[in-house]
Amino acid sequence: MSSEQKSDSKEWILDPETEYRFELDQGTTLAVKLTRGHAEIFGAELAEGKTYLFGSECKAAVFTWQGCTIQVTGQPSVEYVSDETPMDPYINLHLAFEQMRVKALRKQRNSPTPDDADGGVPADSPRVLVLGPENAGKTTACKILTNYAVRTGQGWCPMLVNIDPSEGGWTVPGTISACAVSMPIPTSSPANPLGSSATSAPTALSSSALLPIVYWFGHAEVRRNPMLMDRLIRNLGENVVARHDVDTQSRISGIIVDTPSSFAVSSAGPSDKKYGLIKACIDAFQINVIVVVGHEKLNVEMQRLFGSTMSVVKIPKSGGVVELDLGYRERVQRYQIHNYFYGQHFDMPSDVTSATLGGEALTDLHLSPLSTTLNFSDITIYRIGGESIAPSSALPIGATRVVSEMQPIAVDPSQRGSGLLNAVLALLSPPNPDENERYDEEVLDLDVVGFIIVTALDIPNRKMTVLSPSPGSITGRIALMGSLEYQEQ
Ligand SMILES: Nc1ncnc2c1ncn2[C@@H]1O[C@H](COP(=O)(O)OP(=O)(O)OP(=O)(O)O)[C@@H](O)[C@H]1O
Repeated sequence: MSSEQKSDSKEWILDPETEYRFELDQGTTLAVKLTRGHAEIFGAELAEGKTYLFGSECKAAVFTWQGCTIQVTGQPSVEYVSDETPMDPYINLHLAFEQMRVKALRKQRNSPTPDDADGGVPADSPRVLVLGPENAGKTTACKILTNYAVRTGQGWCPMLVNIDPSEGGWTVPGTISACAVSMPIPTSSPANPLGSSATSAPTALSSSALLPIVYWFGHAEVRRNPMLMDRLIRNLGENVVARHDVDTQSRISGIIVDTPSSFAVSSAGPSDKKYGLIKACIDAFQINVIVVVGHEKLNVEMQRLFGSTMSVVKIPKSGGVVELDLGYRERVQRYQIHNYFYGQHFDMPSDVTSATLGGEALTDLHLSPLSTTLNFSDITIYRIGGESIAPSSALPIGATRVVSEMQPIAVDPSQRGSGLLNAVLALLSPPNPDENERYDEEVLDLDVVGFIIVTALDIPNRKMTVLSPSPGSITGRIALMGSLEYQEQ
């Protein structure tokens, strides 16, 4: 490997199985052009001659299997080439999943399986739960496995599931979501870690193919309401399984579930309560493979608990994974909310005249949100559980809570201190039209159709101003608030 300086542009010649890693500071952008060979970013191939732009403090790596030359323009705060990557175990894992898909497809079509090809591979689609501690590279591993699956040319469209509410997934933080992926997910900014789904963007974008199903948890940390998280995981699982019941190709493609690091921390207490949310994921998504990223003890625990019923595999953590501090995580949550409403705006480095963002034209990703004024009576707003609730497990033995963690509580916008100003609200899909089918906690089970932000409250006139991504009536909708806020700076 070598580098050659030319103005603000550098050429990097990468040997086979090495990667160029970079980290960007706030307000800087980087342009990368593949000038020779083949290269990929977290499993998504780069096209030769095309310039890719990165921003919003992106941290990523351009990896090459065969060797390549890239031209890099801009000033990353960190850049280096590493020949120590975990891509071999990652591709082996992908190949094992591919064998499972092929075998499941054969079974589906009643095709005979050659004896020698059996090798003990289950004839079942891979339904994978990825676990690990903070900054282990879980999301990156999920992205690589998903991208390799869709690149095989078999027409796979695995379901990528994001259970980490601190990460926006395809929308905003505070959510959990699932999306069938049929094209490689690009990496350009942490504002859309799993690719941008079109909010109000032109439908011609390839990202418009991403139509996630989303549930609102309302907080960035799971510990704020584990009971609610458990219920949402099961709701999401039901949706995914229901889709798989009618879509064979999607079912055989499998499921890849990204989890927050808190799942890997075993809470003290009776053993049947330990790893409760991991068990919820296993049930909800019918998991048959657990992948532990870089955590020996967790791997042993998972082997002990689940090794008899499913495969538990450990994969190494990449040396390139960046330790993300709290300040960075908070900024990324802001980028994600901003990105949902306004899209991406990056300035190109001075030497670059044209570039794409994850393969899309830059101008296509500018969105124009809409400011609307509503009467307080136009919208019904709830929050789930009390204002600041300790989990039930933290209450004295025998004590019961007055407000349940799962109880929808109506929020009165006319009351001072309602917390609505600057709150991010999730608009829910309509409740059951049949009054007899309604139940108290129905709002917990409704998925999200969009998000708005309360930008102004006029209590004397009982009106509020909200920012929404696109025109469309909000009147009559049910919305949920949580603890996420956004304010223009
Ligand atoms: N090989 C690499 N080179 C450079 N940066 C990388 C590499 N792998 C991962 N990263 C970056 O490191 C950061 C953390 O990775 P990732 O989000 O995958 O970890 P995680 O375990 O999911 O994090 P969390 O603690 O939020 O659960 C991300 O910004 C990612 O883009």
